[in-house]
Amino acid sequence: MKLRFTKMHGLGNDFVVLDGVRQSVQLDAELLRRLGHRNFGIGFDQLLLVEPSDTAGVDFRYRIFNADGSEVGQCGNGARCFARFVHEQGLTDKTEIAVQTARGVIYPRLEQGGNVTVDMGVPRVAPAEIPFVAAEEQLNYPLDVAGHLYDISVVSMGNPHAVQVVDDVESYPVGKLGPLIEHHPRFPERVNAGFMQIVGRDEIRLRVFERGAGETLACGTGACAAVVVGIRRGLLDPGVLVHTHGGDLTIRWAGEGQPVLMTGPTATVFEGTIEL
Ligand SMILES: N[C@H](CCC[C@H](N)C(=O)O)C(=O)O
Repeated sequence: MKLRFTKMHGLGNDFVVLDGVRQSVQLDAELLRRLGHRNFGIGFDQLLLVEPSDTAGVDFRYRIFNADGSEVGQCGNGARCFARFVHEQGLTDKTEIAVQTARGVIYPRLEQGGNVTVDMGVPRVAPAEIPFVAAEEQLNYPLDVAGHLYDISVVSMGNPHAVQVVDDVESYPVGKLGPLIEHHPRFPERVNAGFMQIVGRDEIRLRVFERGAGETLACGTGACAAVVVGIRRGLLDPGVLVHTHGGDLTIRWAGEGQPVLMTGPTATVFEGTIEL
């Protein structure tokens, strides 16, 4: 079976995007891992599957799979690439699109100059919604990792994030601590581990060790989660420039009960077909 695909990225967080509207796509975890392999496959952090919507008022559905084959509820950089993809492929001529994800409908908007702004929905902080094992909801939690206590906060953007503030994100042992947090027993569905350095009340540096993919050059939902944590802790203002290794995102959040807005670039790298 031949499968057409498009290789894209959002700030270096890279995706294989499949049109599941005009071609029939059957995926399983083993095929996903094979396609995602950097040497034996195409290679990606996540695979995005675009499908028709079966909900009135919603234009598409888009499913998200990590390189380890796990299906997840949300992907911020992927949402921007999804919006560019459906436009470039002629699947829609809308510039504001309603798309169903596993964890709710989000609204990417294509802007002049190539940027995409996405209403990423309202962040959730109740432990049960992350999910995270805790006696009660707190602004931050001491997390015992290999005998050391780390001060984390937890946020779901439709996917789970554990965020901590560090003095110097570049020298921080993200590669060592990331997997220990990702697989920590208090996160029954694992977790994305975010490490943010406060540069100013409107600027942070961020590294994210992603669940199911490892450290990526950028993480859209991770940037949303980090800004929510910083604002809730009184460290950040409602509009924040987020520096990632792959480039910059702008995140805005007006506070409790409000949606998080993410703005950033997208890129289409190449198209191809693969024989399965
Ligand atoms: N690794 C994430 C999914 C991809 C999120 C990230 N690539 C983004 O841009 O938000 C998870 O397992 O929840």
